[in-house]
Amino acid sequence: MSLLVSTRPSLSFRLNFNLLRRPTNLPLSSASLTPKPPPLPTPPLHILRRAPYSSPCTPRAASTAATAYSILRDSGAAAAILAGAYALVSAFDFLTRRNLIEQSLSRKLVHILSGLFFMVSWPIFSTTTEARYFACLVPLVNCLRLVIHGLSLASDEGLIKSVTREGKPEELLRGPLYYVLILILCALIFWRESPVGVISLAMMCGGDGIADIIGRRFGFLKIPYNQQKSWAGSISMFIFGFLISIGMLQYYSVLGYLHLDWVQTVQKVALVSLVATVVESLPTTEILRTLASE
Ligand SMILES: Nc1ccn([C@@H]2O[C@H](COP(=O)(O)OP(=O)(O)OP(=O)(O)O)[C@@H](O)[C@H]2O)c(=O)n1
Ligand SMILES: C/C(=C\CO)CCC[C@H](C)CCC[C@H](C)CCCC(C)C
Repeated sequence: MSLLVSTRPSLSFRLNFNLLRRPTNLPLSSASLTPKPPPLPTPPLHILRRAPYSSPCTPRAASTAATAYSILRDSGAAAAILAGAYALVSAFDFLTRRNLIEQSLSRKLVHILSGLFFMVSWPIFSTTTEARYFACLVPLVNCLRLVIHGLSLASDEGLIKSVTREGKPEELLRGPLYYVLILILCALIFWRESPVGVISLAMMCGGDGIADIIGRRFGFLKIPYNQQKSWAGSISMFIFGFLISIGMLQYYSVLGYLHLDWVQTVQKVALVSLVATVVESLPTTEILRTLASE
């Protein structure tokens, strides 16, 4: 005997009751007297069988629903990350205003954390091709914010205090603006599909940021060709840039976005970290200043 148990109109399961039944071919009294009852028939392997699925949706309706879901998910993710970016800058503004950390440290911590958190947040977005455009809205809104305040069209002391070196609005149009533009480019071009964007951002945010923090504190021994940079800063850039890149690649591999040969990856990331460290240590500002004055 089988019974149809229906939970939802579209899903139904056939429950086979053979297993639960006691043998009925014997009267109760004789069953108790008979030493050995006949063996039960072999139980079927599947007691729960799924009835054929019949969707009430047409393929077109299902695809519209999926698109609507992706748009909703991507807009929600962009809004949440935008709020996170605002909260991060506000938190560092709070810390600098209370003199709990120096302005230069605040700026570098925002530099390290905002890009890395932004990159870590990418898996929240859907798998559609448009997802990266939604993600780019976050640095784009911050880019507009930097331009508006950098040109002094509006004033935001908190933003200026937490991301500039000397507290001048026009500083927003240099380091911070280039930074968000690079975030936009990496998200648009490489997104979650290429290790190039992941490594570039890990070096720019993590490596370069840590070089400053360590170099300012322990950079007594300067690099021969650049008296502004130190061995301590450059060595930390190499080590942390390498470790953060590997960590981020591992994160994207575990989530299934990247499939890497780790021996080759470690070698290549070490080489990229070395090249980035050497480039960062060059006296580019001095060279550009000399060229501009000629
Ligand atoms: N390899 C490095 C890099 C930085 N620093 C220290 O960090 C400071 C800031 O260097 P830099 O990264 O060039 O940052 P900023 O000049 O603040 O400007 P930006 O972050 O916009 O590049 C330097 O003066 C230096 O004390 C260092 O010792 N060694
Ligand atoms: C100080 C900075 C660079 C100079 O070296 C960094 C400026 C950061 C921007 C003002 C804010 C950028 C926010 C990111 C686009 C998103 C961060 C999201 C995350 C979840 C916190």
